[in-house]
Amino acid sequence: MSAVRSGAATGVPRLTIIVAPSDPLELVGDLAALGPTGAVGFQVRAKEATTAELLALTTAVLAATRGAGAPVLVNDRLDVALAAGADGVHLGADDLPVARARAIADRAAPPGFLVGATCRDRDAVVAARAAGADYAGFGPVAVTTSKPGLPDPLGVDAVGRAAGVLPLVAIGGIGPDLARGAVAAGAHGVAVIGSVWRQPDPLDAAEALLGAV
Ligand SMILES: Cc1ncc(COP(=O)(O)OP(=O)(O)O)c(N)n1
Ligand SMILES: Cc1ncsc1CCOP(=O)(O)O
Ligand SMILES: [Mg+2]
Repeated sequence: MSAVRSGAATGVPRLTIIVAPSDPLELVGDLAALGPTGAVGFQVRAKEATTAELLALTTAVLAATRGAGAPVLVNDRLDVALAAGADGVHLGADDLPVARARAIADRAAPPGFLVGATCRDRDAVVAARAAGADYAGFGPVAVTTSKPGLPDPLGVDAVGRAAGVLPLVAIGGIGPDLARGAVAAGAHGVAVIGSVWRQPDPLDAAEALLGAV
């Protein structure tokens, strides 16, 4: 049986599965139904897509997951998140500043709309909270091949040092063992690409991750 707790208390899922245009969308509905309601969420991330393509992919992921109540966030693009009726946006250093996004979302999105911010140390998490973020995407915790150009891995100890300010979503090279370690160090949850989509059975892989968070 999974040890997973619901993500409902904060609205931030314990397991965020990042979805790209090349991923098998037919699995998304089954992935959304794993665990308690809100435990699994999705982030639509399509770095090469046009705005129209990102909107279409987000709409498709929302349609596939709505029945399960899984939060769906959009990477980088608040405008697309709002246009699609998504549940939130994830912002990094090259994206809209968190405070601007929060202000827009507070006017234009329903209550509970999530704003996440990429952070690499505790000070950044403190700043993200002050700017109105709901959670911090914290990483890369370990080596990853899924995104080029990242700084050296921060390690699980850095998760512990940054914990207790905002819910931390550990990212970067996270598999079940590291997910367990990150949560033990104080993370709220994890976000993954390869440990779901590059596994022979993504559903089994996601179940193993859920059991670890
Ligand atoms: C949960 C989570 N944390 C961090 C990131 C990275 O966001 P960013 O730094 O903006 O990089 P890109 O994903 O846009 O390449 C994330 N996407 N999700
Ligand atoms: C988008 C992003 N930002 C930091 S690590 C990462 C990629 C995470 O992918 P994986 O789970 O395969 O390491
Ligand atoms: Mg970004």
